[in-house]
Amino acid sequence: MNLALIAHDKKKETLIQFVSAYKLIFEKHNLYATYTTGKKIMEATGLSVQFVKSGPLGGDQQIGAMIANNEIDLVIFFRDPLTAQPHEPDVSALLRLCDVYNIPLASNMGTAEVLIHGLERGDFNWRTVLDEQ
Ligand SMILES: O=C(CO)COP(=O)(O)O
Repeated sequence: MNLALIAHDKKKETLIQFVSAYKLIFEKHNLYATYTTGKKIMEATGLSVQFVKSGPLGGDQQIGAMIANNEIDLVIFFRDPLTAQPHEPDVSALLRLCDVYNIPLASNMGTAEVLIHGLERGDFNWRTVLDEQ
C-alpha cells in the first residue's frame, strides 16, 4: 500500500520514533512524505521514502493531489495543534481530501497506533479492491 507520512516540526521526532518502532511493518509498503519529514525518517530508519516538496512549499497539496488520483491508501499526519502554520489552508485541504475519498487518516499517535495494527492485520485491503476498479 502507499502510505503518506507527514509531521509538523514539533511532531517530527514523535513520527520518527513511531516509524522506527514499526519499521518491520512500514518496510512492506511504499512510503511517501513531505520533504523534511521524509528526509529525517530516511536518515533515522534507513527506510526508502519518496519525497514530495516540503509542506510550506506545496508538499501537502502534492499529497492531496495523489489522494485525488487514488495513489495514497493511508495518511499519517502528526499535526502540531499549538503552532500556527503559514500554509494552514494547504493542511486543511489535505485533511478535507482524506474525507472526500475515505482515506484513513491519523493526525496523532493515538490513532496512528490503531491504524498501523489495522494495516498489518489487513483491515485496509478493501483499498486494493478499489485500486483494481
Ligand atoms: O509542513 C508540513 C506539513 O504541513 C510538513 O512539511 P515538511 O515535512 O517539509 O516539514
